[in-house]
Amino acid sequence: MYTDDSLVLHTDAYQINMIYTYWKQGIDQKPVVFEAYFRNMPFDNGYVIFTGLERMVKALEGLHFSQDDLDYLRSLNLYEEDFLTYLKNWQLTATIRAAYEGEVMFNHEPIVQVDGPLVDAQLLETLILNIINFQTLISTKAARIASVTNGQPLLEFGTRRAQELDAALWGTRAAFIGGFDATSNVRAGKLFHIPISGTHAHALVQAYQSDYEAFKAYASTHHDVVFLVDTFDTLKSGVPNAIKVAKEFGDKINFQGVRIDSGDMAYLSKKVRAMLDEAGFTDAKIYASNDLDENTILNLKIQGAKIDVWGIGTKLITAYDQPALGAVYKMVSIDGQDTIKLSNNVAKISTPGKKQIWRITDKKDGKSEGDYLTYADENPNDLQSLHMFDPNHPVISKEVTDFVATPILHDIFVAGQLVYDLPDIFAIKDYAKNSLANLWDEYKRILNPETYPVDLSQSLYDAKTKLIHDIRQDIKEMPKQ
Ligand SMILES: Nc1ncnc2c1ncn2[C@@H]1O[C@H](COP(=O)(O)OP(=O)(O)OP(=O)(O)O)[C@@H](O)[C@H]1O
Ligand SMILES: O=P(O)(O)OC[C@H]1O[C@H](OP(=O)(O)OP(=O)(O)O)[C@H](O)[C@@H]1O
Ligand SMILES: O=C(O)c1cccnc1
Repeated sequence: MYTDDSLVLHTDAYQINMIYTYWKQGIDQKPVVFEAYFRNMPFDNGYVIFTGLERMVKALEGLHFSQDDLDYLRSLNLYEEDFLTYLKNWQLTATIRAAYEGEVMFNHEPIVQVDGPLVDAQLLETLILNIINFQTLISTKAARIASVTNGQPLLEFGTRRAQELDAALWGTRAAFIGGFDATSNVRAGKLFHIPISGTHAHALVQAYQSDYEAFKAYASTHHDVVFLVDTFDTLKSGVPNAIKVAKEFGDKINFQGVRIDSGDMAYLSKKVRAMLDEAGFTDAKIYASNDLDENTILNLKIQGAKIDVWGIGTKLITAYDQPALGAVYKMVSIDGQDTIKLSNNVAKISTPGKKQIWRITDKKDGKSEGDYLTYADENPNDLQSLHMFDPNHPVISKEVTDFVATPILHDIFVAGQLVYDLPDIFAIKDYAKNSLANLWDEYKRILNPETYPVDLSQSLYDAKTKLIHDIRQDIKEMPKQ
């Protein structure tokens, strides 16, 4: 019952219901463009690290309605048989563009663009959003954490606390891309080639009812050992016994250090550091874990904690302080005409038209000046000088010269065919690192970052303004009922 290799029904019922209407009314093949974007920066961060592309590609490649899917839909007694035959023959024919995985992105920018028949675009909404909303959130949280550790190793420990299997697996992949160095999840190591790493749990010490016996047993079966020292008493038993065993076994175990998992970690780590140094283990590392995140880590650093390696689970893998990215997927064009979703809330008004995002980079220092959204057929590189203005406050503007404009959206599927070679995870991680490096530090601080400019081209701005005006005018002129 639970073996299900078809993802096409991983969607909301309303998508199938709308497709049924489109098909009955003969508009299912109308050309449309939908774009996925989010409105608010998660964690009040200054950027996100986009992840989810690989999973999206794997999910969309060969997507089809299986016999089981069709049998299930038939059992609902909602759709006529011809519609089920239509679904059976459905194949992806849309062109799908997306940012590369690991790209630094901002609110109101299309991350994924589906350009094709209405049926395809409608069918994919839920699946695409489900994937990118979660993964992007976790890679962004990971990047925030990595931004406060100054290159110290970061271990992902969250599988036991994650929102189930998929979240643990794809979450740890996202964390690795966002800046983590290793994971405790062995399956993620196997599937994604993420380095795996780990210490041991309190159970090992409890199994022997003694720090000394447990560490000895572990040392006699392992190399590169890290002892967990807080099972009974960190300073009086855990650390002294770790030192004792490390001395007894010497080079045989390549003693790496100790892990602290409770108590006042600033106080304890300083004491533990002194004890290890005193015993001659100046290279031994102190690992810390216990509900850590970027805020506790920063605070521990302010207190002078002597922690070298950070193990982080719950608050990373569940995106504890912001459980959803909130990306939406809106129709921006139909039959070649721009379309818009209006709202009384300005932030909720979509930007019409099939777009491209251009990252405007200063030729002199290679840093990003801002992003510039244009119609897909505009190219700012044709211009000598770019007038960049805040679309909410057009008087706030600057002229940019000596720039390079780099397109951010790339063809992934063209007419339903995959045209993109998925890079390996290390290349994606490097891409994220480089993408972040091109961003000024002001956008990267974890508290109150500057808002990165995401501007509209003049033609996009004019078209949006006109469309809003025209629709409001039409509504005003509608006869009263
Ligand atoms: N010096 C410190 N400054 C700020 N926060 C700290 C410091 N030391 C530990 N913490 C954090 O405070 C929280 C303490 O949580 P909690 O009271 O549940 O832990 P504990 O009682 O030490 O251990 P546990 O309940 O896991 O046995 C954790 O999030 C931990 O990371
Ligand atoms: O604290 P997190 O960031 O989620 O990191 C993962 C936690 O998982 C383990 O705890 P365990 O399940 O053994 O429970 P514990 O909290 O009692 O140590 C480990 O000791 C960490 O504390
Ligand atoms: O290896 C560890 O130390 C570890 C792994 C998962 C969760 N907590 C700790």
